[in-house]
Amino acid sequence: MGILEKISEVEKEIARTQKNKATEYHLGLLKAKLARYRQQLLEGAQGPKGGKGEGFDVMKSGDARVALIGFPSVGKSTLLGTVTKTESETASYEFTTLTCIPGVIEYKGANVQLLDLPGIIEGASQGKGRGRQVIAVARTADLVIIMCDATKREAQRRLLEVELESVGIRLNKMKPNIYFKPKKGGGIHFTAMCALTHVDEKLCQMILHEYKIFNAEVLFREDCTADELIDVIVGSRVYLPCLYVYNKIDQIAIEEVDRLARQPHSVVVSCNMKLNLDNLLECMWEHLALIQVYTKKRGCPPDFEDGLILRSNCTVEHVCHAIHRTLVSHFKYALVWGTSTKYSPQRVGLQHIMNHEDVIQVVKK
Ligand SMILES: Nc1nc2c(ncn2[C@@H]2O[C@H](COP(=O)(O)OP(=O)(O)OP(=O)(O)O)[C@@H](O)[C@H]2O)c(=O)[nH]1
Ligand SMILES: [K+]
Ligand SMILES: [Mg+2]
Repeated sequence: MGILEKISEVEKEIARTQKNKATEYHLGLLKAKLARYRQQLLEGAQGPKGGKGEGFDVMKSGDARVALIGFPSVGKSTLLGTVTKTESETASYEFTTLTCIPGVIEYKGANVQLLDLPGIIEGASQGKGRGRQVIAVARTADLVIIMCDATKREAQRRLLEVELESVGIRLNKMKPNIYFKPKKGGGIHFTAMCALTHVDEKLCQMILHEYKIFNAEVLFREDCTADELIDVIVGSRVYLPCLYVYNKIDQIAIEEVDRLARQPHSVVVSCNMKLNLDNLLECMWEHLALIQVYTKKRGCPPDFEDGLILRSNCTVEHVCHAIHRTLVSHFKYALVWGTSTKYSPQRVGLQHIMNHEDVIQVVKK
């Protein structure tokens, strides 16, 4: 039996199985099986035959990478042509774009690489169209934009989410707080720091056995589900922020625009009419969680022209690396002005966490 058949069989069995206390273990086991098969399918796709796909191996550049994912003809290429200097062919027919086209958005001093991609369809994760290549690119992004056509039915959004989820991409989710370490012996050691309502020791053990793991330490630091436990065991999951962009609002009623705009992580735009694109860029910036930090030399004013672009929650150590790779070894202390400190300036060490628009002066040994 082929792997796709196996997957569909397990999926059918899950659908057939009633969800209740008595079937909890059985369902948990089926889910683990499903995740394992999907993993095999993906690994197969990365082999020499499946390949990365011609036209998809675009170099990473700039401070962050954003991938445009959507059904055909939702306006992905139109967006690229509008917010970057790069042109990507646009047309009213489906699958106009066949490769990965990179453009650059300059925003708040950052260079953000925006990737226009072919449209994907249901079944993309199993190799329909160029789905697998598109999804492989999405995995390398710092932010996924799911672009929807506001005039089309809402189900499109959920279908895309399912495709991405089925290949291990987790959108707008935190990594489950479970400590998991396979061991050489000693059996399964299971502990929890809180009350668990989804998983108990027995279910955890059964799921681990499904992965042929018989010795491990598992510590639940929060009330995770069986799916989250499986994510931790499988490991190769990526947790990405996601922004939902509804395009073509020039074609729908204002009440509908208002409703879509109020959904979480959502922005409404019209690429053709250039409506609300500034807001899209601002939301993109927020979801990327980038900050700008200014450096200053002793006795000189800060360099507000050429800030450093960093991730939010970055430390002084990250700043040092961004300035020069050997700076940390000469580091004595730093002076920081801004919202991250109580006093301005304040003397801080390498572990101090920086805020957006802080100014820093590094003092060397
Ligand atoms: N009404 C309206 N049409 C738009 C808007 N943006 C794009 N379009 C139209 O939608 C069609 C598809 O646009 P593309 O940019 O080619 O779409 P795509 O998502 O790149 O399509 P594929 O590459 O085929 O997946 C074109 O005819 C565009 O002119 C918009 O804001 N409003
Ligand atoms: K198109
Ligand atoms: Mg296109």
